[in-house]
Amino acid sequence: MEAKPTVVVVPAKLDLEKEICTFLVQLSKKVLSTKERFNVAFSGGSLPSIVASFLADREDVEFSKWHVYFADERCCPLDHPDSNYLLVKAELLDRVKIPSSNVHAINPELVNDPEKAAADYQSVIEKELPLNDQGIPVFDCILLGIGPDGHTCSLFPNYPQVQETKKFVTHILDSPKPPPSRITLTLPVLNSASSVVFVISGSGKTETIDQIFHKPEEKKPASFVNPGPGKLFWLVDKSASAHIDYLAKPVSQYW
Ligand SMILES: O=C(O)[C@H](O)[C@@H](O)[C@H](O)[C@H](O)COP(=O)(O)O
Repeated sequence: MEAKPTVVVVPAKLDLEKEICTFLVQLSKKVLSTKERFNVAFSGGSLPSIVASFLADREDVEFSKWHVYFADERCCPLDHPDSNYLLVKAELLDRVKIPSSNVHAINPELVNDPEKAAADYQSVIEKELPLNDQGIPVFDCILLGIGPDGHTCSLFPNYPQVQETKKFVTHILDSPKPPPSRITLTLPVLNSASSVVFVISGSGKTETIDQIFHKPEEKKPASFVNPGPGKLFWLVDKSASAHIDYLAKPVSQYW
């Protein structure tokens, strides 16, 4: 991978939950010391539960100024068990005071037309987020997981969505991970964020991490996420870290 990420390895999943909490508490304070809002995007899978575990109990976070977005979303009603919104709601939104108007979910009326749903979500992020000098929306933080095949968001290996250079949000109709219809942020947006954090737990991710860091020929989508120096973080627990342990430095050096 081109990026020089900050790699933090912690002993166990519990420590990962504590570290991502500390990271977000600090980052949100820093952002809110100069701006009116903290714009953060969540992906699905195991991430929301890891992120919310300690964060939801923190009383020193200005959640009223958080704006929550979805790095990818399954095209289904918002109360469907597949919905990433529902997952983030259950893990975090139901437990902290983020105004509902600050939660930017997919338009539930468009879930049967993923292309339109993606275009609509693009217009949401273009309206809500600051744009950089290339007109690309800039998130303060994007929280990502990886799949065993090296996908991140809903950018799957060898799928055309990985090549997208113009759209900020695109759709997929044949995702290899069910459900098949989804929308996803694209690499231009991931790579324009002020910070991107991969939060990874478990031995099932060890080989995938090796491919992402050391085998560019594998072209794993997560290996193309590179927002630039100082902006990419990998928080990994010991069981997932075999191939990047050597990159890790003590946590206290970062936050
Ligand atoms: O909606 C989704 O399917 C996710 O956003 C997806 O990209 C997820 O983050 C990874 O597949 C990792 O999932 P796990 O953390 O559950 O392995």
